[in-house]
Amino acid sequence: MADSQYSQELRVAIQAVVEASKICRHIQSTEDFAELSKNDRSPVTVADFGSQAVVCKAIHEAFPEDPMIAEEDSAALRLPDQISVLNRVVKEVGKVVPDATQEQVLGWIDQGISRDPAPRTWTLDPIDGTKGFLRKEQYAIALALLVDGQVKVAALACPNLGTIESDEVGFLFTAIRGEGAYVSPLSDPNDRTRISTSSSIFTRDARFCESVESGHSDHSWSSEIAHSLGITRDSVRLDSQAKYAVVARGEAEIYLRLPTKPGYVEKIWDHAAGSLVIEEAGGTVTDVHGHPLDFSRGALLSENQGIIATNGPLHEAVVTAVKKCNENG
Ligand SMILES: Nc1ncnc2c1ncn2[C@@H]1O[C@H](COP(=O)(O)O)[C@@H](OP(=O)(O)O)[C@H]1O
Ligand SMILES: [Mg+2]
Ligand SMILES: [Mg+2]
Ligand SMILES: [Mg+2]
Repeated sequence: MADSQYSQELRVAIQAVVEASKICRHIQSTEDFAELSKNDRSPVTVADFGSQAVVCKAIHEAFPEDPMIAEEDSAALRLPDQISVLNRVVKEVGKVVPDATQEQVLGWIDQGISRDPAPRTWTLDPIDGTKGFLRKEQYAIALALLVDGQVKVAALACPNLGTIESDEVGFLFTAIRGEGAYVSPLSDPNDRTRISTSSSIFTRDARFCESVESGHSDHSWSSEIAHSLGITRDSVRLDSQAKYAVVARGEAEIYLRLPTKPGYVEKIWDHAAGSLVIEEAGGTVTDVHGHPLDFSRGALLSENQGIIATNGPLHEAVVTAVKKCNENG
């Protein structure tokens, strides 16, 4: 791996998400997710907590000064009636951190509760696509380093993502700003191959992907946009930032995330890692208005609405189509 300004950060990030993937895979194989429901009624599982604990621990040990903005916190696990879930999290974390105690695990999870903007900060989605994880479909462990509001380093593990050519499942996507995007098998992170977005310039041939969940991205609006671009094939629906990965490695040209309700604000951990991977693969990421994503505001992408990610050459055409369909609708 080239020795760049951020090579140590990337090395630590890779090791952390690979360990987290092991926990997630093991929990998925047991079919017992100990699912809880958060205040916004979204699901969280033993795997989300376990993943956050091991990643926060690794980042905090290597970079003790850096704050971490991660999705989960330990509040639910500290409730007396959730002791069995907490015990399970400790047991699962113990498989990669032997002898981890309850208090340690809770403390590692809560290293991720920072919310303020800082000159240098990490952001983590311990399981992006929890609903995909519960369905045993796609999910991702997404870790990124932000410096002065810009994503500089990304490690995106997609444990259930396959390829068209082989039976292999489980890939790791990495990027350092200015140094390209790479894919490796999750089983061998050092075996890196550079990736690039598709060079297609014809909108009608574009393959586009979107969320499985219609509550996360408006499916009828996206089909209107696809129609206006002359696209005839159906969208590919997959959970999590695996969508960014699929565009980054040239298997689709467009990822649309279209707001389903006014007032929903995207979270930085849902986009930081994926957006750098696409950009370093040659693609473009903006919000639905064509504005760049502003990662400098803390946990929220408060200046942005929705997401348009493309291979690059098609970006302007897609932004124009989204604007037109918005005006008409
Ligand atoms: N109304 C909404 N609009 C857009 N995204 C939403 C949403 N409600 C939840 N989400 C986010 O959608 C993410 C999953 O995205 P996708 O649909 O692409 O798999 C969730 O991440 P988590 O699964 O990490 O909670 C959550 O943050
Ligand atoms: Mg969630
Ligand atoms: Mg998420
Ligand atoms: Mg999550």
